[in-house]
Amino acid sequence: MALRPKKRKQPPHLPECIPCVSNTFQYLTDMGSFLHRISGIVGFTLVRKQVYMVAGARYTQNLLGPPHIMDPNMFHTLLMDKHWNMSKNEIKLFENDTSGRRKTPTLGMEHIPTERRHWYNHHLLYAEFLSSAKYTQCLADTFLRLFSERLRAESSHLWTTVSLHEFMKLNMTEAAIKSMFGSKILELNPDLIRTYWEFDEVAGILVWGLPRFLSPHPYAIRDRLHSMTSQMTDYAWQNFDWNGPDVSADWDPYFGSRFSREVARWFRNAGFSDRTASGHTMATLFGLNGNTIPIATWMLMEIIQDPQLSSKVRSEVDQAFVIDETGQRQVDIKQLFGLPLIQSIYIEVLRMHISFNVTREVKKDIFIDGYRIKKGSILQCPSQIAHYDEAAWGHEGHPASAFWAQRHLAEEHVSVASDSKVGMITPNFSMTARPTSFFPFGFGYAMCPGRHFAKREIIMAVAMIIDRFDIEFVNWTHVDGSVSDRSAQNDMKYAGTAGMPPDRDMRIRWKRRW
Ligand code: HEM
Repeated sequence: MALRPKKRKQPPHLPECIPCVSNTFQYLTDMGSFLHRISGIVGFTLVRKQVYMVAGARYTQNLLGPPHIMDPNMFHTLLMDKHWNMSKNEIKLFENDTSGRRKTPTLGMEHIPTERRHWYNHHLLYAEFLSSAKYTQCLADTFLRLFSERLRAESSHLWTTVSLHEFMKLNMTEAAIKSMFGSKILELNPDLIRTYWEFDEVAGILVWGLPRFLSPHPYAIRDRLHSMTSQMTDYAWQNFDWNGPDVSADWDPYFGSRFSREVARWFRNAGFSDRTASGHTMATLFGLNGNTIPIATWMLMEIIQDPQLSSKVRSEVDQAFVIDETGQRQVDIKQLFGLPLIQSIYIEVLRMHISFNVTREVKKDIFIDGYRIKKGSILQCPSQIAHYDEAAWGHEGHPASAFWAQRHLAEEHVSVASDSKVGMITPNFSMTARPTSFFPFGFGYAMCPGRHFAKREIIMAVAMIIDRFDIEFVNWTHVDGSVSDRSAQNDMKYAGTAGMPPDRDMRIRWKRRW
C-alpha cells in the first residue's frame, strides 16, 4: 500500500444487469454465487456504500494495514446497531472516540480522556479477560466440566440413535453458554437456545439486509433474544453480591465468567445503558456459538464417516486420557493439544467451513496495485476464496476443495535411541500458511479475541465424544428427519458471515465406553 496522489484509476466495477441493484441483490441473497465472481479487486455498491471485494494474497495483504487506515470500527458500529440493538446516542459515544484501540491514542487524539476511550477500554477487557492464557484456561475448564456432565446425562451404555448436529446445537451450546454467562440465563429463559439458533440463521441478513419496515422477521427474532439477555442482565444486577467473594471468582451463576462480569461492570461505569450491555451479551452469544458448534460438528462428521480415520483419531486421543487419583478417567489437556492429527483436522475444518468477509473502512485515500481507493470506501476480503485457493492448499490427489485430514501434517524422522541409527517416521502438526491464505479469525487488532478458547473448546468436545463413545454411522438426514441421498455440504446461506453449518444432519448410533 503506497500513497501516490497522482494516479486516479478506479478498480473495475463488478458487471451487473441492473445498475446498483443486481449485485446488491445477489450479495444479500446468494453470497455463495456472488463470491464465485470475485477475483483480484472489484467494486460494487452496497446499501449506498462503495465496497471493494479483494481476493488473492497480493490484494489481501492490504487489509493487514494499521487500524488508523484499515479501520475495523465501522463494521462494529454496524453490529452495534443491527445485532446489539444499541441506541443511536450510545453508538455515537463510540463513533466520537477516534483515539483508536491501541494503548497510545491515534496521533492528534491525545486530548480524549481515558474514560472516554471506549474502543481501547473495550479492547482491553477482551485482552485481559477473554484472550489471556489465564482466563482462556478458566473458561475451558468450566466448559469441559459442564460438557462432560451433559454427555453423561444424555447417553447410556446401551446403543441409542442420535442426530449429531442437533445434539451439538443443544448440548455443546448449553455448556458454552453456562461457562460464559452462568446458569441463571438458561433458568430464566428455557427457550433461549432455540431462540439463539433462530437468531443465528438471520444474523447475516440483519447486518447488510433490508430495513425493519421492509423485512420485520429478522428484527422480531433479534428483539426476542434481546429481551432474554435483558432479563439476565436485570436479574444478575439485582442478585449478584458485588461485595462478596464471587466478585473475582472464575465463575458465578448470575454473570458466569469473569469476562462477562467485568464487561457488565464496565458498561455501567462508562455510562452505557443495560440495553447496550444486554445487546453485547447477545453479540457475544453469536461469537461464542456461531462458529464453534458448526466446526465441532464438521470435525465429528468427517471423523465418523471414515472408519479408518475414526480408529486413528481414537488411538491418538486415547493417549491424552489418564486415570486420576480418584480412579476417574480424565483428559490431560496439555497432552491433547500436542496431538498432531486432531490439530490437523481442526485446521482443515476451519479452512473448509469458515466463511467470513473481513471488513474494513478505508480512513484515507490509498492506492492498491495502482488503483485509487477513496477514503470512506469499504474493503471486504472473503476468507472462503483464500481458503479454497488451489495454489495455496492443493496437493497431488488432494485438491483444496476436498477434506484431507493429513493436510497439515509433516513427517519427521526421529531416532528411537540416542546412540542408534534406527529411526521412525512420525507425523508432526505443521501449519505453514501465510496470514493472507488462512484467516478464519480475521486480522490484526480486530482479530477474534475468542480464538484461543474456541480451539480448546472444539478440540475438547470432539476428543470427549470420540474417546467416550463407540459410534456407528447410520445415515444422512434432512432437517425434517427424512433420509437424504447425499452427505452434508456447507449451508451456503451462511457464506460470508460465519461458520457454515452442514445442510444435512448425520444420524449415528452410539454407546458409552466409560
Ligand atoms: C471457530 C471459532 C471462531 C471463529 C472462526 C471466529 C471468527 C471470528 C472472526 C472472523 C471475527 C472478526 C475478526 C475481524 O474482523 O478481523 C471474530 C470476532 C469476534 N469473536 Fe470470534 N470466532 C470464533 C469463536 C469465538 C468465540 C468462542 C468467542 C467467545 C466469546 C468469540 C468472540 C468474538 C468477539 C467478541 C469478536 C468481536 C471482536 C471485536 O469486537 O473486535 N469468537 N471472530
